[in-house]
Amino acid sequence: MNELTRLDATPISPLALEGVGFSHRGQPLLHPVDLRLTGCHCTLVMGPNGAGKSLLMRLAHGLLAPTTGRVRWEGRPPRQAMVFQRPVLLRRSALANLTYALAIAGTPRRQRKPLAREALARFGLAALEARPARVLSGGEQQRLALARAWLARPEVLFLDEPTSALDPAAIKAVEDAVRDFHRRGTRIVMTSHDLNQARRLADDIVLMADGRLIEHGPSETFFTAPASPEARAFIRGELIW
Ligand SMILES: Nc1ncnc2c1ncn2[C@@H]1O[C@H](COP(=O)(O)OP(=O)(O)OP(=O)(O)O)[C@@H](O)[C@H]1O
Repeated sequence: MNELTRLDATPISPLALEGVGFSHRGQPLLHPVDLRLTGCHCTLVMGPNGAGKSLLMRLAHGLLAPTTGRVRWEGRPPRQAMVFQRPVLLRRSALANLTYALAIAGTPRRQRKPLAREALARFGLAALEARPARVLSGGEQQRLALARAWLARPEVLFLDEPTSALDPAAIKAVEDAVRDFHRRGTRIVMTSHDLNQARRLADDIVLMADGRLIEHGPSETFFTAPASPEARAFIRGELIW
């Protein structure tokens, strides 16, 4: 099987967040958000620390239940995966982390190692297959988490700050991986602080600030004709609240 074989040609269901809000002990952390993500786009969720980006991702992926509103797939719920800033890896080798995930997914035993090795090679980890996953560097762990997600053939991939702790070479490796997912037909939803990364990757941009969705639109419009004062300030590199 060609690893870049596109996923099913069936369109990925749109994801609709309808008045989705989240409160903790009565304090609103995310004010009601309406957002619709469609097609095979790469959406970058941007905004300052504490803006509510991770909350939005967890709610969209179904890891958190909203306090108000609902998260709805308009059609068949797609296969989804999520990659975190600090990946959750098992206390076993890089290879075994992948074969374990394949076992859980019901992949026949004899296919597991070849598939896992193919994924390790794709993400530049072939030489590290026997190394305990937890001693890998931050960038290597991130690539291992991406390899694990790759094997799940997600139609939608959520990435929460996957590059924020990485050096430029490791950031490039993650961005190349994101492009590979995208080329394979996966919708990408990714949080980032980095405007240059958004310019490199995004089809559309969601700007969050202070627990609110400020703006959502095509990347080109966001950068050339931002609609809100917050977006204009954010693009100029000014602090927004
Ligand atoms: N489960 C939770 N319980 C209580 N407070 C939470 C919870 N999750 C997030 N928060 C708070 O909600 C706010 C938004 O957090 P969130 O992690 O979504 O921000 P963010 O935009 O991803 O920030 P960063 O860029 O720093 O990761 C923060 O003030 C955070 O402390």
